[in-house]
Amino acid sequence: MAPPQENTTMIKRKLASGIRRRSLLAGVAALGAAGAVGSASGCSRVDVSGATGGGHQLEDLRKKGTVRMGIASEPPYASINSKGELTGEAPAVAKTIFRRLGIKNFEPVPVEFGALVPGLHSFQYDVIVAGMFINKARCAAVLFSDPDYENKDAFLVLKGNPKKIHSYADIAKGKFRMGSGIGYAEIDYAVGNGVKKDTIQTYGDQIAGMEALEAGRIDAFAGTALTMIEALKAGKHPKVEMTEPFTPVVDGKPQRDGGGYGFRIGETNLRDAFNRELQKMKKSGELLRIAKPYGFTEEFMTDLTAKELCKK
Ligand SMILES: CC1=N[C@H](C(=O)O)[C@@H](O)CN1
Repeated sequence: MAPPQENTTMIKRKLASGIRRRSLLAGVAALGAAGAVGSASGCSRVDVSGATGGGHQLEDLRKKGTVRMGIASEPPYASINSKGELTGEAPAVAKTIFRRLGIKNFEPVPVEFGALVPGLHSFQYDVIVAGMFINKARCAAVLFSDPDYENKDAFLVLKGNPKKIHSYADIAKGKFRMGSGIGYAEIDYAVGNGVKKDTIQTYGDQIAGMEALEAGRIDAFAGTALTMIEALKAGKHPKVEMTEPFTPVVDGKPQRDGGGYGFRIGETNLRDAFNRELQKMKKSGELLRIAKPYGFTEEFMTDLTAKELCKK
């Protein structure tokens, strides 16, 4: 009997499995870099074109009806609240968009921040929903949406800021002990300012960072300003305060940081559909309305794009 003619579905399936293989290869490379050194970038040496023919994940997710969201425990971006529910600005925005794309159910998959990229590539979840900054190194392993916010950095320090720390350069100059989260971009900013990487202590989250500060193990804990505001809200670390938010500077260049949603390389259909909805929400002001209850004000809204951030 003659072999059946290839119909459109069969061709689509072939293309899809090719893209899956490429995604997986990208993931393995990402795992190597991020897993080995807990790198802030979490990736390297992968084809960054992203133009691999569209992907099939949007179709698959619509059939399944559920999106699994990779989150790190970091209010106000994404976390699990005391009732065990998924909360935060990033899930609120992502849920709105996915509903409009025809997907109604959501499952959080909490991991450490430094494990977000490897977890995406090992298919533990479908999308990174953690306010992750978009930068050149990460774009080698992750297909980012446009950013939905921009933010400055800040330090948690002991009350009164006894070491007078206001920038990464201050940390380098004073040879102070810095802490940050595992895989945080702030580690690269510190290193870019001359802080020795092996002197930076990494912690699972900002709560652990505050414990380290109060115990005198570090002099400052670096992260986003919004993270620090939220961390202090609980009022459980009375010896800790935050510094004035600042724009990090590396090699004389101010680093404007924008965070977005991370998809697997090759899933351009899904990313583009997500972006289209995000852009509508930016234009209509809906994005700010959704983000406001989580502490994001007008100044956090951004005109940065993933394309430009992927170059930095
Ligand atoms: C929202 C967030 N952004 C930074 C980053 O992307 O590395 C880190 O500060 C971790 N959390």
